[in-house]
Order: sequence, then C-alpha cells, then structure tokens
Amino acid sequence: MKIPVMILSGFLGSGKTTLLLTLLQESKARGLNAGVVMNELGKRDVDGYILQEQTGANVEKLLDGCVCCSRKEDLPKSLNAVLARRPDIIYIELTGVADPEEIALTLQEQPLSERVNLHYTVTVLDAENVLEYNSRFSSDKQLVRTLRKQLAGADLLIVNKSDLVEPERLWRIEKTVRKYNTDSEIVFTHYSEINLAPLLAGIYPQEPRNAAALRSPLQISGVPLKRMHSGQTPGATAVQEREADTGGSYSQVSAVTLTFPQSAEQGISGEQLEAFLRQWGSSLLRAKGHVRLTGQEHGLQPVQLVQFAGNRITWEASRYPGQPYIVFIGLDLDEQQLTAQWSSLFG
Ligand SMILES: Nc1nc2c(ncn2[C@@H]2O[C@H](COP(=O)(O)OP(=O)(O)OP(=O)(O)O)[C@@H](O)[C@H]2O)c(=O)[nH]1
Repeated sequence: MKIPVMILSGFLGSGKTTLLLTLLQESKARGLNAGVVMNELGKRDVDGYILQEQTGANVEKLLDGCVCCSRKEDLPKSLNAVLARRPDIIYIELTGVADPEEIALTLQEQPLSERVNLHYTVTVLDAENVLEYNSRFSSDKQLVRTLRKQLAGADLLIVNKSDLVEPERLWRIEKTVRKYNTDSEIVFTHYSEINLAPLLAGIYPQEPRNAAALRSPLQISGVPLKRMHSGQTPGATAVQEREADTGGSYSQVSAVTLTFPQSAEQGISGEQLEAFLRQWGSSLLRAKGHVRLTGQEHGLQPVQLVQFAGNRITWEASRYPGQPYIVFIGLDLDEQQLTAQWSSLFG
C-alpha cells in the first residue's frame, strides 16, 4: 500500500507553514496519522518547532540546504524515517526556493516509488509580492526559473495573503499565473484557509487504498474550494553560520543564522530589531526566529517569535526554551556586514 505524499511549495514567506498547520489539524480530526518532512535553508528549524509545539506533529527536519538540489540525496532517508512511523499521509514542506518537480521525480525513483505516491503538489503564492518577483530577482535567472516551475508544477495554486491587496490585483495574478499553468485550480485565501476536504479525499486511516481514487483532478474541482477576496557582542555575540548554496534552483540566495548572547540580560528592543531588519532593503527576503527583547513594548513576554515576510514584520509570544536566534535569508546578503552589525547591537 503506497502512502500519499503532498508537496507544499511556494516562495519564502508565502504561507506554506500556515497551510501545513491547518492540514495537520484537519488530518488529526480525521484520525489520520500524518508524517512531515520539513526542509529549511537555514541551520535552525523555526517552522518545525512551531509545528511541533502547536500540533505535536512528528517532524523530520532537513536543515541547511535545499532538498531539490544540494540536499537531494537526503530526502529518501528522511522519508524512510517518516514511513517507519506508519503514516497515513506525508506532507513535505519545501524551502521557498525549491523546484517541486525535482521532488516529484525523486518520489518516482526506486525503491521509494514502491512505498509512496505523489498525491498533490500545492503551491502557495504571496498575493502582495508575487507580481514583482520577475523584476526583483532579475539578477538570479535560476531563481526566476524555479519560481515559474513552482507555478507550472502545481496541481493547486493558492493565492494567499489576499487580505493585503485590492481585488484588482488578484485578477492580475490569476492572469499571470495562467501563463505558466493553464489547468490547475486557483484559489484566493487569507492565512491559507481553504476547504481541505478535496485535498484529503480518499485518504483514510489504516484502510486499504485505491491509488486511482486517491489522485483525481475531479476531486479538487468537484468540491468548491473557498474563494476569498480582499475585503474580507562580542564575547557573547552573534554566532554566524553561513549556509550558502549554489545548487540548481537558485544561485544568490543564502541563509545566515545569528544568535543572541548567552546572558539573559542581553537582548535588544523591538525597535532596534525592526530597524536592523529594514536596513538591508530588498536584499533581505525573509527572517524568522525566536528573539529576546528588552523593554515592555511587546508585553511581559521577553522571548518573541519574529517573522519578517514580504517586507512585513509580525510578533508573537514564544515559549522557545533555547538560546534565542534569528535566521536571515537573502539575495546577495553581505554576510560579513550583517554579522558585524549584529554584534555591534550588543556592544
Ligand atoms: N496578513 C497575512 N499574513 C499571513 C497570511 N498567511 C500567512 N501570513 C503570515 O506570513 C508569515 C509567513 O507565513 P508562513 O506560513 O511561515 O510562510 P512560509 O511560506 O511557510 O515561510 P517559509 O517557509 O519561511 O518560506 C507569518 O507571519 C504568517 O502569520 C495571510 O493570508 N495574511
């Protein structure tokens, strides 16, 4: 009996983990034992921690590189580890710069192909930023090609963050997306909220499965998916870990992880961190991590989960027990300058 695999793709910060959280909750409600493979460009696993904390999910982490290129050979190992826990469905969340078609090909290779089958590839798009990617990333042709492959290889396209744009922009996105994918269903969401029933149709706990019934396009188009539109220091410093990758799906994107000093008294203010994030302009694509703040501007909780995505910054109280850190992902990031300036914040 082959286990269905759902691939979640989409650019950095588009809403893949947000979607995965709802998929895991829905899977649990249906009595499904879900397995997760989480791939991150950085060496720290921000999203895996969030998933484990919020859903108790069993997450196999593949850090420090992209599973469609530099870490390709590690995917079968991770999937085998998940399969050993006898899941009813496996979700693979890719990095924002991965080509989902490469993963689909890996799933078709022996001996993996005897144990799993591709159920759906879902690509999540950030409605606020997706139309600018071509011009913004014009210096990284590999990345532009990969982003198009994310569109072309999707069975379902989720145009997320529709709360942040005008309806007119959603139609422009649909028109653009159709140039690369003429057939697949497109839905507009906020917080990746869709009717999950069609995506999980045919998947049952511990039941014999009919492979053909598992993956039929009619199952998606046959049940209306929710369509949503707008309106609705030194010494203690900064440990720098570089994770550059010159593999096949992008060339100039790198991740750098910076940690906070050991001393619990040493933190920075939210304002300082926001200014730090903004100073890199368009070269900073994504940042996320558990940070230690001084002052009371975010309530009494000193450790916060900070997310920088699509040029927006959000904060949430965090119970992360380890040494605080933040992962920066950017295009041509000046790593030395980044590290030096980070250290000077704690000077
Ligand atoms: N305003 C708004 N924010 C959203 C929406 N969906 C997700 N977010 C926020 O966007 C940020 C990134 O969401 P994630 O789900 O982590 O995105 P991701 O694609 O998993 O990010 P990476 O895996 O780091 O590439 C988080 O702060 C989310 O809360 C949405 O529809 N509207």
